[in-house]
Amino acid sequence: FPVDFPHALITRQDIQTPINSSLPNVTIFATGGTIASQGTTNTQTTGYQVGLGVQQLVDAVPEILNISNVAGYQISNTDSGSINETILIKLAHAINEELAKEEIAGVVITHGTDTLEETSFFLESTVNSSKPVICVGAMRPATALSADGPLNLYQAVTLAVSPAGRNRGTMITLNDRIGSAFYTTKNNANTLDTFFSTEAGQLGVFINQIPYFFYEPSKPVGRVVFNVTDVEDLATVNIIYAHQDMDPGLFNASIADGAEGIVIAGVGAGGYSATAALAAEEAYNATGIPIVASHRSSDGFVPPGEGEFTIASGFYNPQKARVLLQLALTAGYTNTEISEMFAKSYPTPV
Ligand SMILES: NC(=O)C[C@H](N)C(=O)O
Repeated sequence: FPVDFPHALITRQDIQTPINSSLPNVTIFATGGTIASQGTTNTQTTGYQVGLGVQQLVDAVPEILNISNVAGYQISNTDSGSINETILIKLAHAINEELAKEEIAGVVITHGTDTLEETSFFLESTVNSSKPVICVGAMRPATALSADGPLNLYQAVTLAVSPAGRNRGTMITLNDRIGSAFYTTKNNANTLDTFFSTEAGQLGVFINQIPYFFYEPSKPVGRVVFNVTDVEDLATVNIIYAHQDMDPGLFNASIADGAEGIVIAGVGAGGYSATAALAAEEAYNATGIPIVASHRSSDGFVPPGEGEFTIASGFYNPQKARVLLQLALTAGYTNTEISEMFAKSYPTPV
């Protein structure tokens, strides 16, 4: 699929000539994923193909035009496993530009669910606006019986134009739930009920398509926003997954392959074997690249260790820690600054 699909404005609902000037304007950035996929039968829910464009997504939910004037950009059309830094940077630039326009109420990003949490966390960390940034996907292709994409998209647009969605950072909406991009993660590879945050909880829910928030607007403790206006590529950071008998050679192999930082998806609270620890320490002493210890369990906290050469990820899971480390390295942070940045998200242990 073309990664550099040219920006294509939906002509039918061009925000330059809104059909209903009393409605708020929303811009949809489409990137692909199951929400934009088709199977060959209405019972097929695996092995389908991505390919529907932003116009087709909106055409499937004409009710959206009762609540907003819509413009759309096709940023990519791919499974989210293939979303890369080129697409992320393009998205962040385009969204920042769009939200700076007074007439835009908010934006929606349609995306595959597999890496939705990474893109939404990237946007949480690079979009500087009080307006709603809503990431949405689907677990069933558009052709399936009980496809979830259309209502998910309707809810996403509802939230993007809602004053209640302001000052809450980037959010993920799927399956009637509203979650913060900071903590929400995909918990099940297949089921509709997959996006939530176990410890931090949900921000709100949709009831009869109206967004209800449990709390007043707030931002996650330790949230850092980077200015990526002049950024064209990101630092390379790899994740190494810890397990019994893990190969200690992975650290050197990763660095030889160009890693400028490493995140360990550690066992328990950032642990790994004694042999792997030795290899990691040798690699760190030889190169000085930051090594962040996170957890392979779906939720939890990695505390800083006394005299550790690794940086504790705190509450960030490996894939979010990787995005944050990429942004910090790209911004030229030192290891001390990186350590302080991660430490902002958790209380100092006593
Ligand atoms: N449900 C989905 O969207 C999964 C799909 N493979 C993706 O692009 O992430």
